[in-house]
Amino acid sequence: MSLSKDEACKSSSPRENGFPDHVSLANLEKALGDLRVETPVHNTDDHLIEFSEALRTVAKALRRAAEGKVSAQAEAAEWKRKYELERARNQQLELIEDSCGRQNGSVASNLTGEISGPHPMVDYESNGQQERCCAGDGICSHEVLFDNEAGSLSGDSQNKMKRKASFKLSWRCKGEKSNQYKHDIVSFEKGNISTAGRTSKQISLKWESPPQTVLILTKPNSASVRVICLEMVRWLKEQKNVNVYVEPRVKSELLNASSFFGFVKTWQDESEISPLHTKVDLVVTLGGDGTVLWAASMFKGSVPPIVPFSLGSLGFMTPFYSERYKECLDAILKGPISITLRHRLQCHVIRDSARNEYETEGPILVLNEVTIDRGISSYLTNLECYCDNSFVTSVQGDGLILSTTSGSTAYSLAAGGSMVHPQVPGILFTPICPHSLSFRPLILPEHVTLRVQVPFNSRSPAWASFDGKDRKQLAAGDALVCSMAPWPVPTACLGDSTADFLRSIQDDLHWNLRKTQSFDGPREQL
Ligand SMILES: NC(=O)c1ccc[n+]([C@@H]2O[C@H](COP(=O)([O-])OP(=O)(O)OC[C@H]3O[C@@H](n4cnc5c(N)ncnc54)[C@H](O)[C@@H]3O)[C@@H](O)[C@H]2O)c1
Ligand SMILES: Nc1ncnc2c1ncn2[C@@H]1O[C@H](COP(=O)(O)OP(=O)(O)OP(=O)(O)O)[C@@H](O)[C@H]1O
Repeated sequence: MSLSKDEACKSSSPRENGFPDHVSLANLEKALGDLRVETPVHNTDDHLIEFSEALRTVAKALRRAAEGKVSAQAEAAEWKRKYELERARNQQLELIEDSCGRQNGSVASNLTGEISGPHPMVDYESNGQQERCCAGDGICSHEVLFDNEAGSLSGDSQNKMKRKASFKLSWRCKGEKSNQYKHDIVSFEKGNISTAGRTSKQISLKWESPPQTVLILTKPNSASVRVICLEMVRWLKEQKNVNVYVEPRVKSELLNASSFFGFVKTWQDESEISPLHTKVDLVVTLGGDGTVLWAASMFKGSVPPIVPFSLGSLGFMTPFYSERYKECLDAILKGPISITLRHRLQCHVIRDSARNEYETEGPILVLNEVTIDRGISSYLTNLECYCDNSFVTSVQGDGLILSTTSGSTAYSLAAGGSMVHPQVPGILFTPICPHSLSFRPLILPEHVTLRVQVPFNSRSPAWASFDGKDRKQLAAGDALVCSMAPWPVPTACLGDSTADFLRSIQDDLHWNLRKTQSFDGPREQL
């Protein structure tokens, strides 16, 4: 393995290379010339380091030649080959940097292949063995973040000598399959950690081919929703020529109104719902937040982008005005769309009687929260909570809410949890009426797995409900296991994720609404 430039730099003195005192730098330069090795003597630090590495190699060549092991020319030629390869790699990295732009001080690159193989600054090998972080089932991505520090390429070689060690950080997360892991590895040049290239920004969706199929989901039993739905389906067919899917109930309503709606597609039974995500490009919801939750619950895996029109009473997650559906859908079908990626939780109920943890009940995905409460029982619930394998606490009260950040403005808020921007990844741990003076709500990182267990000595069973629906009894010994789902719900924004969130907390929840203090009255004397 060739030396890193740092190592070469540290041991650049000829004396350290084992040369006798009378061998000067000039002698060595001459030796390089004699060997017809192009001396990379330039003005920058990097070239000084390359030069010192050249000297080291020549020193080694001369020593080996003197010992009769190999010809100095052969050794020098080998060095020259390595040097050319390294220079080609550096040039390629510079090209990648140029194409990505260095505005943020960060560059992402995939370093693969012969020339574009491991950059000499990045130690891909440890103890001579290629790192195999993800084994056969894993996915690895590697990014190199370059430091844009002023003066880093100045001619001050002293700075270079003192340069910090480079290192890499690795993020391990679950992949799509249960046994799969994904490793994001980021190498930080010069060991300066920066999140500049990794902080999540406003997400924008740009169609690569025009969307052709729209699924419209509507709140039942609403005359105004029925009217808008009818108009929208007609407009989508006549003006946009897109295929339209609706629920069987809505298809009957449309056909009752006119035979024109014969083209509208639907499904006959539940089994036809699961492959819907492969056919539908866009989902439109006409209703309130409950309709958005309903739409999300129809997709157990990946979810197409959802455009939520407000036809409900509160509409925290429904920023689009139904009266202006034509211009909204026109813009959305063209793209690009600003979206909020709303994280979901996946929950497993594990029965005490089950032999294998995930054997009995499939995962239930929630967009807001899973609630474990006392149900109709009048006894205090007692729930034992674990985070990964650590005991967290015992909840003694009415119950516990495990919420997404989207759900932070729903039930969790009513139970005293904080409001969190939906784009923040995390799990809220909010007790419901805890019988304790010191039980504050928590927000845990996205990657944890939580386990809520009904203890064997519990006086009564607990009940789990998912986005306020599908109540399931948890008997003594049963547990609920919850972690972040790999399939988020992309919802279209009217402005952007933050503007929509702030508008909703102000207009819908009347957050921090207070009369403004008047100018009248006592004032500070300046
Ligand atoms: N005490 C409470 O505040 C309480 C009690 C039970 C359920 N809920 C919430 O109701 C949700 C189910 O909603 P639904 O519409 O099917 O039932 P619902 O018709 O009973 O509506 C509950 C209310 O919560 C609002 N809401 C739902 N999700 C929201 C969110 N993410 N942010 C802000 N407000 C939101 C709805 O607009 C509605 O006004 C549950 O997931 C739960 O969060 C709240
Ligand atoms: N397509 C649907 N099929 C069955 N039930 C639905 C459907 N859409 C919504 N619901 C249910 O109808 C209820 C009311 O819907 P929604 O919450 O959208 O209206 P809302 O209560 O008037 O509005 P908001 O939630 O904004 O106050 C919810 O419980 C929701 O689960």
